[in-house]
Amino acid sequence: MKIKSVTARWLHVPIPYEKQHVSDFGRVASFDSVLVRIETECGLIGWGEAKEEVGSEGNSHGLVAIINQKFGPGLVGEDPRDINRLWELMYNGCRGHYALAHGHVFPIMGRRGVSIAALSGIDMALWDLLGKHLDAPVWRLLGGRKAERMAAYASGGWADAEHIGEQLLGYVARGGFKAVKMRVGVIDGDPVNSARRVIAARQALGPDIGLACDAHGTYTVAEAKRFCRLVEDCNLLWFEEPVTADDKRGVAEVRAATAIPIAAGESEFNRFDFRDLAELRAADVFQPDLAICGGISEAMRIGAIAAAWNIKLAPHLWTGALAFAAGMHVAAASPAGWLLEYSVGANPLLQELAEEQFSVQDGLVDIPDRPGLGITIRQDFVERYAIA
Ligand SMILES: O=C(O)[C@@H](O)[C@H](O)[C@H](O)CO
Ligand SMILES: [Mg+2]
Repeated sequence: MKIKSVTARWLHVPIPYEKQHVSDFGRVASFDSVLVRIETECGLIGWGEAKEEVGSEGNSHGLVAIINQKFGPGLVGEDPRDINRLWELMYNGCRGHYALAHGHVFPIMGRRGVSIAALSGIDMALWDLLGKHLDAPVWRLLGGRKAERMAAYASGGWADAEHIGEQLLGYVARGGFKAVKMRVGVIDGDPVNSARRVIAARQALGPDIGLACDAHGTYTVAEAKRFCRLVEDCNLLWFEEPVTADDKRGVAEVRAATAIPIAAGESEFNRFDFRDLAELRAADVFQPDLAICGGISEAMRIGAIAAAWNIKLAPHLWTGALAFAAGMHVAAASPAGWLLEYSVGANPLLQELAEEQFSVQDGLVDIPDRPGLGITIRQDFVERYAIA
């Protein structure tokens, strides 16, 4: 089996004004992602997703160029079933061939940033392709799923103190979610304001719904500690990215100062970043983003680190349908797999790109039995929104 083509396209999907919400970085006017399509000479097609930004929106020209002009041409003619070998070639760059032949590596190219996002989308498409070729869902290729359905939490919570309870209860009513996540930090100023919103949220939800808070790395260490003290009676499920991801020691310092579990990882890139988080005792929950962290292959390794360090795996799924499915397959198969993120803001790439829906009932999402990632891409949607 040989790869005939690898193509990436940037989908830019505008969100109608009345459906837009004000997120961490302002009003979300579009959802952007890069779709990777790998076709074999025999006509099999695999799909993957890569992201240039951790949030909803983002110019993706750079990512498209890396896939179409750098990785893609290098993969033509290769056997797409050799996922481990192709992963190493992309990660280790042009010296990868030499490195593999000589038994050691020169990690110079695909390690972090946009390069590993490109690698992630390609890796995902390779797994999808392999699943279709073998007529098996990806979770089966990973050793089988632990259950037929997985718990998800509703991810949203941008409202002010007066409306946050109502907003979060709305999510619970809609999908039967047993856990919800709200944003704190950049959207509401200092820790005192954040705490006011969190306390209001807890009061409205009652004691039985899990409540997580996401600061998106916006606090200083001192602010994060202060926030933890102010909400220590709120029984938080976790406090996410308290300080910038570049200050892992800072995250560890926050964790050491509180009993609230700390979540991190959506801004990290590969197993080494997660190893550092584990060794520093910085996190209780790992949140790799499958469209950023090195794809399904690397997320399984990150899951193994989580399992060895008594850390839970709750992938960051602020993504389109492909990366959502990829995260679900990994979480379903990984020993540390725990909880899925389900974005409740308007997200056409999650809700409209695929023919299938990820419906939530009683807070649970069905893990598909269909081959590969289990996603049928709507070609009309791609043609309508592809801008590169
Ligand atoms: O954990 C999450 O889902 C967030 O960090 C989102 O990536 C962010 O709010 C998008 O702007
Ligand atoms: Mg987050």
